This record gives sequence, structure tokens and C-alpha cells, in this order.
Amino acid sequence: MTTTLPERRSVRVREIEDSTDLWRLPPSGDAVVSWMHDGRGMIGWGEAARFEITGPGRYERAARAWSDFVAQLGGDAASAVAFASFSFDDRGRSVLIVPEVLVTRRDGRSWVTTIGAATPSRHSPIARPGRVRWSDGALPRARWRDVVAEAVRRLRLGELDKVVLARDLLAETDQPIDPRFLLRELARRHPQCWTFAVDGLIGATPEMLLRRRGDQVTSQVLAGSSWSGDGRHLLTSSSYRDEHDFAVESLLSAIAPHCADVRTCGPSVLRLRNIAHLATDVSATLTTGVDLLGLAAAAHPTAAVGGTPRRAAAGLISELEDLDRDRYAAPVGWLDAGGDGELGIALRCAQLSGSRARLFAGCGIVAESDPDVEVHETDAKFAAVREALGA
Ligand SMILES: C=C(O[C@H]1C=CC=C(C(=O)O)[C@@H]1O)C(=O)O
Repeated sequence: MTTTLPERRSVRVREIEDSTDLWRLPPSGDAVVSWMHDGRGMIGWGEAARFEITGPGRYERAARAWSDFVAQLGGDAASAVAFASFSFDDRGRSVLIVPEVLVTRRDGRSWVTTIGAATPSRHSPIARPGRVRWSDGALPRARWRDVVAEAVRRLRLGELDKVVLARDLLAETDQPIDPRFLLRELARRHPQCWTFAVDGLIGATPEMLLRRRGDQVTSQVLAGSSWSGDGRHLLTSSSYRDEHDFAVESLLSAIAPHCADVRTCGPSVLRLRNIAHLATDVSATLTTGVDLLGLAAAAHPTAAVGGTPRRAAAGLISELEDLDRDRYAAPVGWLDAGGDGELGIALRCAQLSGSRARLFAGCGIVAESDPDVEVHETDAKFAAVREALGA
């Protein structure tokens, strides 16, 4: 694990004039972190602390790093927040960032929290990326269709019930991509989603994996999608309902040992700009002392991004997908000093690197799936970042 801690750790909080265009506040696109939903949430910059974790036990090790940091802050810790982005599996790098400056906007009021020295830096205007050139990622579109067809064949043999397969798409722009530009465009187009940024992974996810407030846990499971029409047919399709139910079941069985009074409501249809999903709301009361990251360790990957049974799906993904998922499809969000926080699933996102972006999109596949339909579904999911980048 690599760790960077600040020299001085005094924490200051002050109310500032409320601004609806928070994206203008970071002085540059460097080290921007974000978690915004319908104009509310947090955006930060600078790094008061950074923790990078690779290998097994990433949630437990991240929880330890965060609680050690909180202990160092002492009484000041109450307003500190860590932004977290986990790797899909043990092989990748997970990141926790405590921003030096954090702007929180809630109920039409804004506050700025500063940790450490927070040296002021010159403000650069938000730059547009210019023309975008697109190219294939790990697999060309047609080849990925064949991979889905092979997965369908294996599902029909009864090897497993559901698998989620993903593909990537590469963008190259004239100018370096300013994360503030992409975040602003995503937030404008997708107010129902959580617009996130952690260490260059930027997206607008519709899926809340786990939210913890005291002993209350909530989640909204999404699985089963339609890119055309209003999505109402999803409710009456047995294969979409199955695809959805596997995802709900996987979340419920993961949280069950830690919770009582588990309630579900759904499925209903969640209509987004480019796509509609089946959605089930879950709420529960925690009965064990498990923290948010402990719950995430149990829940990830749900069958919204992995499959059923989980182990067989992981095997088929690594056999067929030919993709390094990195931090795509893994928990992303924030934690506070008291153990509360929100973790979404990093979907509808791209990893930025200078003037390049790598976009990710995946689909749940069941025995009845049609590979051509699944390919179109990934196109609809790419559209979130694609349209924002080309704005
Ligand atoms: C894996 C993705 O979406 C998941 C979440 C919602 C609906 C999904 C589906 O219908 O396949 C996926 O399970 C993605 O957006 O890359």
C-alpha cells in the first residue's frame, strides 16, 4: 500500500456563497474528485491524503487506512471525507483520496472544508477537448458480439445462470480532457445519476450499490435494460425479470448476515436519458458493527456486474471478456469519519489519461439473450460519456 499524508492537518469549515455551477470552483482539472446528484453533493481538489491498495483484502485495508487517518485528525475529523474507487478484482489498484479542499452543496447552501495548508493555485478556465476520434478497445464491436454468442451458448448448456460481459472503447481528443468539462456535461445530462470522479475515473452512474446512514442501509439494484421506448416491456419479460432478480438476490444474500428488517420495493422502471432499467429499492437495518466497506466487500460483485453463480461467472468473464476492467464496475463513492457514506457502482464511465479516454460498458447475459441486442445495449451505455465528451 502506498500512502501520502499531509504535513499539517488542521481542518477548517466555512459557509460560502451558494453556487449552482460547482464545476467552476476547482482551480484546474488536476486531482478533482466528485460525487454529485441533481445539483447536490461534493466536489473536491488537492490531496490531503492518498491511499493506494493492490492485492487481496482491499476493502479491509482501505477501512484501516481511513480509520488511522481519522484517528490522526482527532476531533477535527468530523468534516473529513474520503473519496474511494475500488478495483473490480484483487489484481487492480484501489484508491482513497482525501481532498485538500472540499465543497459540499446541500439544500441550496454550500460549505468549504479545508484540510492542511491548502495552498491557493491559479485558476484555469475549463477547456474543451476539441475533436474526438474513436477506436476499438480490447475487442472490435463485431468480435465482442461473438463473445456474447459464446456466453449464450454456455448459459444454454446450463453452466451458469447469468454473466455480465463488458467491452471498452477508446477516444482521443485534440486537447487534453479537462475532467471539469466532462463532469459538468455529464451532470447536466444525467441529473438522476451520481456524477463521480476519483483519480481520473469519471462517469455518471445510475446505480447505488450501498448507502449507510447510521444503522440504515439502502441500495437500488439495476439490471435488465432497454435502449428503445419507455422500457415498460421490461416488466413483463421473463428473461429481463430473471436477469434482474439474479442481481437483487445477490445483493440480498450478501447483506443478510449483517441486517434485519430487509425490505424490497420493485421492480419498477428507471428511465434515463439513453436507456431504461429495471430497478429494485432495498432497505435494511444493520445488526452487526460492519462498516460500509465491510458491506461492499460482501456485496461486490453483485450479479449486476458479475453473474450467478458468482464464481462461475468470474471464470467465464476472465475466459471470454479479454478486458482489464480496472476500476470499472466496482464500488465508487465516499466515506465519512463516522462510517457512513455512499458507494455506487462505477458504470457509464471512462478512465482519462491526458487526451485519451477509455470508456466501458457491459450487459447482463442470460440464456435467452440476443447477442445483437446486447451490442446495441453497450452502445446506449457508452452514449453517456460519448455525448458528454463530444459536446
Ligand atoms: C454493467 C452495466 O450495467 C449494469 C447495470 C444496469 C443494467 C445492466 C444490464 O441491464 O445489463 C447491467 O447489469 C454497465 O452499464 O456497464
